[in-house]
Amino acid sequence: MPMGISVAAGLVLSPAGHRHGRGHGHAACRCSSSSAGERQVLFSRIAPVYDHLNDVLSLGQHRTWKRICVSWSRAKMGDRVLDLCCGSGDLAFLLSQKVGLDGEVGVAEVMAVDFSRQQLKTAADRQDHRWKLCYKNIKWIEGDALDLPFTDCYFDAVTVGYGLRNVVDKSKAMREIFRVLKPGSRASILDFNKSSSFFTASLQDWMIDNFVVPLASGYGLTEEYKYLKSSISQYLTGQELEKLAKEAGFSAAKHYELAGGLMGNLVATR
Ligand SMILES: C/C(=C\Cc1cc(O)c2ccccc2c1O)CCC[C@H](C)CCC[C@H](C)CCCC(C)C
Ligand SMILES: C[S@@+](CC[C@H](N)C(=O)[O-])C[C@H]1O[C@@H](n2cnc3c(N)ncnc32)[C@H](O)[C@@H]1O
Repeated sequence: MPMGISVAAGLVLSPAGHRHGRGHGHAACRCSSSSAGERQVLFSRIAPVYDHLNDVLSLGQHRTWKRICVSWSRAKMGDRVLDLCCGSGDLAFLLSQKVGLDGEVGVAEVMAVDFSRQQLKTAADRQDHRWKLCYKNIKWIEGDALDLPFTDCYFDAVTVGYGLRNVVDKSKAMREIFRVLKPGSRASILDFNKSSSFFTASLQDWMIDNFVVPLASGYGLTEEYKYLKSSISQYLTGQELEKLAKEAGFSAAKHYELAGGLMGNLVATR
């Protein structure tokens, strides 16, 4: 059972509406965004244009990468699943179709957790405008990846899309994912690949400098998108992610490169 959460206007909020750091909603991050509070502000600021920019920047390819991530989680009909750092909900909507509607088989529930209320608001609005019945099985939960409001061994699968890189304490987040997964179940974690290839890393940097940041600047989000480059350089390589997962207790962990090495997906089995 999820612990200590209450429902408010379609969103499930954490007990104290918990927020990181000092203040929020103003003072956009003007640095490489080191604290959790600054990152929370950043993701709330980009929420209104996040989906649109993802489509434009990736030429729609992010949808394919997300489908792969969900497929590799092995979520199936009747499962209870978690989409961590759900943002505006792309992976949660895909998971929802995999697990079906409550009552068909098993529990069939998607818990979608994020610490940005603005991102969750976008996700809930998108849910309202979608017609598939299964989307009713998604619960949007305001919560922290470092302190998940669920009991041990609660989920049949966990997905994380472009989330782990943005979490301040990646080891703790991985241990939380391990804790809430049932034995034998999988976490599928999609993100930018921190490539060991000089060519791929340079191409990634070039794209961010010459394509991503200039486009985001048109929306007044220069610093927010500059953060992408520093967050990738501070992230973990595929090998390091496999090690992190094993240290968290996972019995198997394998990282796969996608999109010619620009993206990566870690599959970890508890
Ligand atoms: C999915 C994308 C971005 C997600 C994203 C993640 C973050 O952590 C952020 C943090 C702060 C601000 C924004 C974000 C954020 O948007 C879009 C990724 C686009 C890539 C930069 C470029 C993709 C390259 C190609 C067009 C794809 C070509 C594929 C081909 C197979 C080579
Ligand atoms: C780049 S977005 C990814 C959103 C979505 N998963 C997708 O693939 O489009 C990263 C998300 O992680 C969330 N996030 C970052 N750190 C978090 C944390 N410690 N706890 C919960 N959410 C977090 C942000 O609020 C943001 O919505």
